[in-house]
Formats: sequence, C-alpha cells, structure tokens
Amino acid sequence: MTIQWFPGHMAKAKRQVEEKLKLVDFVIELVDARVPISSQNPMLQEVLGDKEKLILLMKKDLADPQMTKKWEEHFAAKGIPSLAVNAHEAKDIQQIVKVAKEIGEKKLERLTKKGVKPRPIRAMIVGIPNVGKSTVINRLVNKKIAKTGDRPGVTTAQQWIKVKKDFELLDTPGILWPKFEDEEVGYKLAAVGTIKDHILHLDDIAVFVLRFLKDHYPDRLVERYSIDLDVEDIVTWFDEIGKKRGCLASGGMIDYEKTSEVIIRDLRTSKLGTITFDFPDEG
Ligand SMILES: Nc1nc2c(ncn2[C@@H]2O[C@H](COP(=O)(O)OP(=O)(O)OP(=O)(O)O)[C@@H](O)[C@H]2O)c(=O)[nH]1
Repeated sequence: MTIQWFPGHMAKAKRQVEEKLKLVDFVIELVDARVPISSQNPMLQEVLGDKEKLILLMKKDLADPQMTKKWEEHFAAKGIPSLAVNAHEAKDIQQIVKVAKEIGEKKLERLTKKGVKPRPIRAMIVGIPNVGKSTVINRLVNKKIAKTGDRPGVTTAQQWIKVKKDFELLDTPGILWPKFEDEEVGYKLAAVGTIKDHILHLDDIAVFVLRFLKDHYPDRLVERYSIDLDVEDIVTWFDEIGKKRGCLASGGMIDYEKTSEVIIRDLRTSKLGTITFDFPDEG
C-alpha cells in the first residue's frame, strides 16, 4: 500500500485514531525492532495522553538481539511494558496475549471497583505502514481477516474481534505516519524497507547503509564483501562490491544502481547479519 502523507491525511489519521482510542482500554503500539524510535509516530504520545500502551518490537528476527534487549530495558526503565516479537513465531504471539491480558486486567480491576460491569478487555493496534499490524492481528485471531483499509466516506460499525473470550481487539489498526522530517530517520526507514524505495535515491540509501555499518558493524562489511575499511573512499567500496557481485554495466563499468540494490537486499534479508539502526541512548 502506498501512503502519501499530506497534512490533510495526517490530521484525518490522527482524528481517526483519537476516536477509536475512546473505545479501548489500552493501545498496542507496533514499532520496528531495527528502528524502535525512528518507526514511532511523532504524535502518538500526545494522542494517547495517559492511556497505557504496550510496545511490540516487531521483526526481532531481523534486529540485533543485544540491542533489542537494551531497548526492552530502556522502555522498562520508563515504565512502559514492551515485548520483542517475531510475528511468524506462535510462542511470540501467545506471549503478546499473555502480556496484553495482564495490562488489561489491571485496568478492568480499577473499573470494576468503580462499579463498571465486567466486560472483555479491549485494545487496538497502532503503528506506521508496513510494521506488521495486519500480520499480528491475523495471527492473534488465527485467521485471515479482511483489510478494510482507510476508505474516506465509508462509515462502518466498529468491529471487535475476539482473541480470547475476555480479550477483544479492534478489527482495523490505526495507521500513523513515521517521523520523516529528519533526514537520517528517513534513511533508516528506507534502509529497513519501511518507506517506499523511490522516495529516496537507492544509491543514497546504500551509501547511508555502508557508512552506518562501517561505524557500528564494521566486521559485517569485511565478512560479506571483504572490503578494505582503511580505504575511506565510498566509491572504491562500491567498485569492490560491484565487481565481486557481478554488478557490471556494458563495457565492464560498475553498475552503481545494481550494486546499491545488492547492498540493500543483503541488508533486508539479513545477509549482513541482524542489525539495529537506533540506539537507546539516542532515544
Ligand atoms: N521478518 C519478519 N517479518 C515480519 C514480521 N511481522 C511482519 N512481517 C512482514 O512485514 C511485512 C508487512 O507486514 P504487514 O502486516 O502487512 O504490515 P502492516 O503494518 O499491516 O502494513 P500496512 O498495511 O502497510 O499498514 C509483511 O511482509 C510481513 O510478513 C516479523 O516479526 N518478522
């Protein structure tokens, strides 16, 4: 799905999430474990007010496990429950249910004391595009539910889907935009494939990735591409990678576009190992 975030769309998305928020006990905020801060919506906290949230660090299978642990500790220190998730693992899905029920039950206990009749816990999922919202919803309810999407002018009755008899989820997730004002954030989101490739130039994304890896995961570069990191020249690195990976144009010249594609594909398919781009001490 391509989403163009224009100010009008942002205001509408925010309003929709605000409206749905009134219906739920707490929010399940999905972020990408490789970019836990860059993939947060800049306005969500403001929209949430003092409503509780559970953060899911999605795609943990692609993130650096040591960093994921640090991120869990970071959120715990702020009093925010979080859970690292690979949505394709059944035990991680069960863990979401367990933690979500613990959060919801505390809230319901408080409500029951105030005289509210017992009812199922209600939550909604929010997150930026492509973070894994539909996958988690489908796995939580164990079946394919139709994507209703964001169709203007179509008012549908809110649907609750049962995860367990005492735990319900809003059928449509809240889609929010990422923080793309910051150039570095844009590159990080593009590198992990969260924003469409054509928004930033492919070779710029690849240059960003190589520089980031050189600074934070240098051995991965040497291991995969055997490049000489003492040579601080990005074009030389591109030439070496392009030559080794057969990214040649006519006349034996290096095809930089193809080389960029190879680098980005290697990153996204974990051929360069599991990598995290955001660090908790920066967040
Ligand atoms: N490796 C990995 N891939 C995941 C995980 N969760 C989701 N994905 C993949 O991420 C991609 C996007 O997932 P979706 O569930 O469509 O994301 P979404 O947030 O609903 O996206 P929009 O509909 O664009 O808002 C899909 O290819 C999923 O298979 C995960 O934990 N690990």
